[in-house]
Amino acid sequence: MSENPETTPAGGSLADRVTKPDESKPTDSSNVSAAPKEDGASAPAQGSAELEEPDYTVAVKLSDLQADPNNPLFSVKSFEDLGLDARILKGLSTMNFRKPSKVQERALPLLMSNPPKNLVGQSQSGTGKTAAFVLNILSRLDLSTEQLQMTPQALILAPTRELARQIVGVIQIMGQFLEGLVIGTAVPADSNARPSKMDCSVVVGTPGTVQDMIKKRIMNPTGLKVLVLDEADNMLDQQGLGDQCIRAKAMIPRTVQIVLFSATFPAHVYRYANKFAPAANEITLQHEELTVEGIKQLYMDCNTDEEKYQNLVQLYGLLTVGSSIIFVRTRASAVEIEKRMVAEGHTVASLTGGVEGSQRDAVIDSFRSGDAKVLITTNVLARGIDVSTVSLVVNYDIPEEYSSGQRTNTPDFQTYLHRIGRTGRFGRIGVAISFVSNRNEWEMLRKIQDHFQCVIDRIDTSDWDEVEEMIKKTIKNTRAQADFVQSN
Ligand SMILES: Nc1ncnc2c1ncn2[C@@H]1O[C@H](COP(=O)(O)OP(=O)(O)OP(=O)(O)O)[C@@H](O)[C@H]1O
Repeated sequence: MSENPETTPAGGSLADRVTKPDESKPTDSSNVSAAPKEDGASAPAQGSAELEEPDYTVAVKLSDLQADPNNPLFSVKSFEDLGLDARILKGLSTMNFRKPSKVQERALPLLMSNPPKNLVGQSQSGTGKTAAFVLNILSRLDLSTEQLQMTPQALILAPTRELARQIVGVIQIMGQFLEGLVIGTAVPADSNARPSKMDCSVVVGTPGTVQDMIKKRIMNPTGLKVLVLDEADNMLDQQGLGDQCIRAKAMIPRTVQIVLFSATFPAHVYRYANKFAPAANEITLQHEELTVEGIKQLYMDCNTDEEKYQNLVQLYGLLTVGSSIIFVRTRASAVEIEKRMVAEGHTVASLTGGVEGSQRDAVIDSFRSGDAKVLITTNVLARGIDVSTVSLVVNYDIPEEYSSGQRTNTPDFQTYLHRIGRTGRFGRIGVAISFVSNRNEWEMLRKIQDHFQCVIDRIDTSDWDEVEEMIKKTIKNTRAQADFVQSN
């Protein structure tokens, strides 16, 4: 299964505290968006309502998608109709969120009603699940005294440090007008750093670190009202992470509202999710609704492993049209491909669970800012990461299930969906190319196609100019979404 970022020694942990917004300057960017585009939160006025990308002419009208009842971004209501506080609405407006998506419109009334009820929520990748759980939390916070501001009232658990930091970025911007809001990040620290106390209103972290902080009394869980598990199926299904989530839950008040979100909930995890969040309201998707229509799925035949590498190099020009993510099976091959490409004069970066936290932070931050446009990684970044400029995802290796540490030649359907979902976010157009170099990989791709009832077209590599033109056209095509629906 996917790499577990929590395998870094549990000893250290990092508690980045975000100070209270400067009251004289409610939009102070030093607090709200210290680095432009850091950690997922779109910089103000950079929300998805405007989909023009700088280098090419993607101009899908979000309003059209949101007016189509069959689209996951559709809604009849406005954010105002959902009964949100004026200060929260102001935060949404700086993010350029004009209308809720389907999951936001459906989840928010369920989440915000009183007495609070648990929720298990499913919606396609890139359709705004983060805002759904963050808006509920911001609505439930009581920040009326300094003591309340400094005592955790909501806890969000995510499987990786990158996703936890990204969620912090979203809360910072969405909650920037809530006076007294303090956000704490609980992720593994570099080996010699000491964790600082979680004196904050909301904690976002990875389960192992949070559990450790509660145990060491660095975090006080007694005032918690909401617990969110993002990428919940992954969190509950992975041996280490699942145990940590259960232990963390056992340490917090029984009365918390439990909220589980993911784009995927395979049947066996769904049953488990219902135990973790008893008597929950449910928002689910049908099997055939899982794929995102704006993502054009393709595959490329490669005769050998070496040919995979050569094809990747051939694609380099396309990889840098926007930003792109290359997914490989192991940390070692991520590093090796990076080294080789850099030696040949290409600009690429790699991020794996094998390096220390602060180094990982530097790599993802430079990818978000656009300094690094091509990122080679493992499953560690398969889930949740939201970088709107990603127009191309490459499955250098098809994601595969593991059993007792051994490869099984069985595709990991969920991971495939999450990986390709790093592009095509909130109505954008994206391309996902899977490399196939042997019979096993070909079989796995065929199973993926059958499983999701989707079409994965072959790219003919006999003429690279043609390949380039075809992919560029797809990325640039303002109506690729409509074309893709028709081709299915
Ligand atoms: N109502 C909205 N209007 C405009 N943009 C939105 C809205 N809701 C969310 N977005 C944007 O859509 C993008 C995807 O949102 P988000 O990361 O929450 O998706 P997700 O459903 O959690 O995806 P994943 O399953 O991959 O984690 C983000 O850039 C976010 O800012």
